Amino acid sequence: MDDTGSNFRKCLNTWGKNGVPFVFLVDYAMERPMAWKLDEIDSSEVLFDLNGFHNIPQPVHLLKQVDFIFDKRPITFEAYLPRFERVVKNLKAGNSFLVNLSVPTPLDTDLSLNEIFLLSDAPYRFLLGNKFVCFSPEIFIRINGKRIASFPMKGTIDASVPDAENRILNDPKEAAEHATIVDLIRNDLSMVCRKVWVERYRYIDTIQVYKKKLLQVSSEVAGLLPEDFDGKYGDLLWKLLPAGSICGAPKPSTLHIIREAEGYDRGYYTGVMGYFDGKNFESAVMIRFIENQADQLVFKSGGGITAQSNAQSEYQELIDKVYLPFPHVTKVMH
Ligand SMILES: C=C(O[C@H]1C=CC=C(C(=O)O)[C@@H]1O)C(=O)O
Repeated sequence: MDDTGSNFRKCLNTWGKNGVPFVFLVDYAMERPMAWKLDEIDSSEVLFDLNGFHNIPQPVHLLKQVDFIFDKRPITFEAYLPRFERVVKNLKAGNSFLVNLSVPTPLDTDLSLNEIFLLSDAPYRFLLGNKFVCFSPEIFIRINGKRIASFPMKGTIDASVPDAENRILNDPKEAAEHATIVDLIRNDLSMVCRKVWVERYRYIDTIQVYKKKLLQVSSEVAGLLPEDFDGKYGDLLWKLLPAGSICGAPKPSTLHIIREAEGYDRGYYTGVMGYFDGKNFESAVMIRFIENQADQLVFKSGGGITAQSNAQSEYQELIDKVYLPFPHVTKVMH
């Protein structure tokens, strides 16, 4: 199935109610959602490993030591600045209090999307033909029984910065930005739940990237679905998307600011990917994303901006996020 929002919702609602396992993708603009029944997926077109739920046909033996090219060609700071300033102007005018601004970065690499998928070490991975590969660290929604939880990620720091963990946890600006996202997710979950609480607040994940590590700060917000939920995963997604951590707050005006400031199509980047195994539902935010645009690979990345943000460090953050999660690869040519 590859169809409009209403067909997508109907399919997911029906499959969810009847316990039919499926895999799905929703793009950022929610215009090109896709869903497949698990037993109908063609692994020559779609490969996924979503927290261990996967369709990788057989153990793949890849070289542990690979030489490869991975050159980033990021936007210049001078070209980034007007976009950043446009966002800050809106923040100062009170049109938003947190905006996630992203940019595309062309890549020169001799790796194929398929090789990147197979070599990546990330909890959530997806390969759609020769169109895109995503290796995401961010859970969006997990549902077990009536319990639903979301795990917004906000806060990124290079682990080599002295005292990085304390620095990010004690930074008042970072703390305020994280609180905003947690509030937004609490509000979003309240639209679909009868009870909502914060289970874990500002825990740290370490992401191993070639030659360095990134620390990412997340929280777990949980709730209870109503008794009559009845597996309506399509309706649930349509109420919760786009994910708060990749747009900002409040959502409607912030989406408008993003469209104006970014001036490019995010496509499936910052959408969600996920599965239902007949019992449990799990999804991830499609960040750490490489797209094939007419044989030019483009890495899309971004970060949350508030009125206090510093342009230079936001610029650096989105470049730091352009990486391949290949901890076992020992040599890279730049
Ligand atoms: C849109 C992105 O940033 C979001 C996701 C993870 C961490 C974020 C941050 O630290 O600001 C952003 O919320 C991205 O990483 O491409």
